[in-house]
Amino acid sequence: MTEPHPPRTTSKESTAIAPYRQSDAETDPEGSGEDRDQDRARAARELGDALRALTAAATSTEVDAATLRKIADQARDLTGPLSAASRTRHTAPSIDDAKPGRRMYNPAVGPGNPIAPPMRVEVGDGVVVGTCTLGLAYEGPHSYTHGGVSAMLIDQILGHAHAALGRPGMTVALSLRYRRPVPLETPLRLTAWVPEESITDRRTGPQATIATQDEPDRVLVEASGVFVVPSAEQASRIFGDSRLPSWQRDRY
Ligand SMILES: CCCCCCCCCC(=O)SCCNC(=O)CCNC(=O)[C@H](O)C(C)(C)COP(=O)(O)OP(=O)(O)OC[C@H]1O[C@@H](n2cnc3c(N)ncnc32)[C@H](O)[C@@H]1OP(=O)(O)O
Repeated sequence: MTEPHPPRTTSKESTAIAPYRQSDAETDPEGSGEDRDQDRARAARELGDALRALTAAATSTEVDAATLRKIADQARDLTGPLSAASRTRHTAPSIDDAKPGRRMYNPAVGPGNPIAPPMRVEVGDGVVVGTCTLGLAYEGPHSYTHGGVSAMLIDQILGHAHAALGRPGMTVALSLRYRRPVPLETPLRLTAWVPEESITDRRTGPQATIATQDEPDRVLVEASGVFVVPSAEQASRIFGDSRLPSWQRDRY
């Protein structure tokens, strides 16, 4: 793989591959305007933020064992009230239903999911940009990001680049090259795009990079993927008759 460069937004290629604009609801998982679930979505984000702060503290703490055990007891007490009303894997989160594309608990971008940084995604003219800062919870090599975390963020941003062409798809292949370690506690910029020649009827071959926001042209990780829009039959086989959000049922 040669040093990759995303297309400039003024290029012929980027104009050609981006006829679709992601809606506010897809770039802002909480949505906006009238929304009966808005308050619950806000509350889910507040809980996600609080748990992220707790996770950051728990993975950087050097307090003594007695304090760790005391906090563990308190954390266990929190689980009961949350489990009073739960969904299973066959049911989409109710707050995902209200707006197309809202994924409150996605592990990469979902603000309600404490394991998500969460990465903020913006769809531009042929280029998708993700931004986030990773704390010590994501550490692989000392002071740097775990390679699997980079792969997760890359998979997500590639998926957005694919979906920006019109229909969400699934990853069938993912290839990464880790050129330089990705620093923790440093604002990151992920960039993804879909080369026009990689687009067929239901498949694309998006590419992506990770860099720091301060040095966006110095590539740390480069990646390419193959994304496929499952046929209606495949979607039914994979997802069954589960209560998928309507945007997902309609668009696959
Ligand atoms: C706004 C929303 C943004 C959402 C972003 C979300 C990002 C996250 C995405 C994910 O993580 S998805 C989860 C991980 N992926 C999976 O679990 C998918 C598992 N795979 C499947 O279930 C099936 O492969 C699938 C239903 C998707 C497709 O089955 P098929 O039997 O139709 O396809 P197949 O796997 O044989 O290949 C489809 C196309 O890809 C091609 N292909 C497959 N592997 C390839 C490869 N390694 N390199 C190049 N091309 C490849 C293959 O030749 C073929 O090309 P054509 O359509 O042109 O004939």
